[in-house]
Amino acid sequence: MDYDRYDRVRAVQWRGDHLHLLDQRLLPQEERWIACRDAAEVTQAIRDLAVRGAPAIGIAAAWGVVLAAQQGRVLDEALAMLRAARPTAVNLMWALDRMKARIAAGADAQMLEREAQAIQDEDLAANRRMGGLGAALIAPGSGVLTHCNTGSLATAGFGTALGVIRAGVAQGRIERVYAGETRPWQQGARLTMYELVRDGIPAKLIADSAAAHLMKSGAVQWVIVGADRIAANGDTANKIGTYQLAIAAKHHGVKFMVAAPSSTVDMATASGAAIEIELRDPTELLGIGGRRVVVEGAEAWNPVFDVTPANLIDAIVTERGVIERPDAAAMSVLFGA
Ligand SMILES: CSC[C@@H](O)[C@@H](O)C(=O)COP(=O)(O)O
Repeated sequence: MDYDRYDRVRAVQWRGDHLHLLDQRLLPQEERWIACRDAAEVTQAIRDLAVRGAPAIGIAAAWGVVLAAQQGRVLDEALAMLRAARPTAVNLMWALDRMKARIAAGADAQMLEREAQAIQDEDLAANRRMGGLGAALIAPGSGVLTHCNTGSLATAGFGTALGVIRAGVAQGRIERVYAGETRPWQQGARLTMYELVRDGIPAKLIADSAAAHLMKSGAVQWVIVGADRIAANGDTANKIGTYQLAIAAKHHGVKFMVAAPSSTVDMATASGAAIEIELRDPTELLGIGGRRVVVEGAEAWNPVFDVTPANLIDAIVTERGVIERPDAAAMSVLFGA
């Protein structure tokens, strides 16, 4: 497959002495790049969603450790600061644990640079492999609905769920693509539509609240999403709204696919009940695009992830293979010790 036709955005770029990030808060109106010159700036970029998406924040954090090493900082402090940037996506902890193991083995800044590059390169390869594996599950003529942004912007490139969609479109299996807007940060509206339009893949944006109505119409056969953490029993944390999509999909006989690299699988967490769900500032919900729309004095509750139970998932697609009807036993076949 000609992946390069679909794979042009590289939002996380290492420049030897700083990390170059495409600021995802401003897309698509503005393509502005920011330079992170130390681990604290990388931490802030992750916390403020300048870089976002589970694999991308893990990759960015690894480069944050490289910056700390180049500057002779106390690496334990840098690791702890980066680790605390966001709680739900386990790729962050996974990448930092990988860097920590290299530090423990005596790696210098140059060796850490090679490790961060390996983390980034492996993510791109995993996404390309998942794209093919996931697309193979989709019957020709299908329509799909995705949520949030899981594309090149959220990863080293190509994407997880969006990678499956790219591969499925390229293979002529997917005929209709719908993207939910993903309130409150609008990752679907701002970022997924940006990637799809750049790729020339015809797609329609829907309001998050239109999903069940769309499913009832018969236009979609699969919901395809990414993940921020997959527990040992297959329960999956992903962007808020994913759980209600899975419930609606089950009701309408629409299949539900999770696409994620093995760096998103957390076998140390038994089930979704133990996954910490990030709560963000309620003001994110009280406005649109930074402009207040809700009356002053109103309150809001703003959890930004939810957990979809494994029994609502038809397939978890990873670069190691596909797990159909996931449960603890099926997960341990690919991810057991
Ligand atoms: C390949 S990205 C998978 C997930 O990280 C994605 O679906 C998601 O929930 C991102 O949330 P975000 O808050 O934008 O970092």
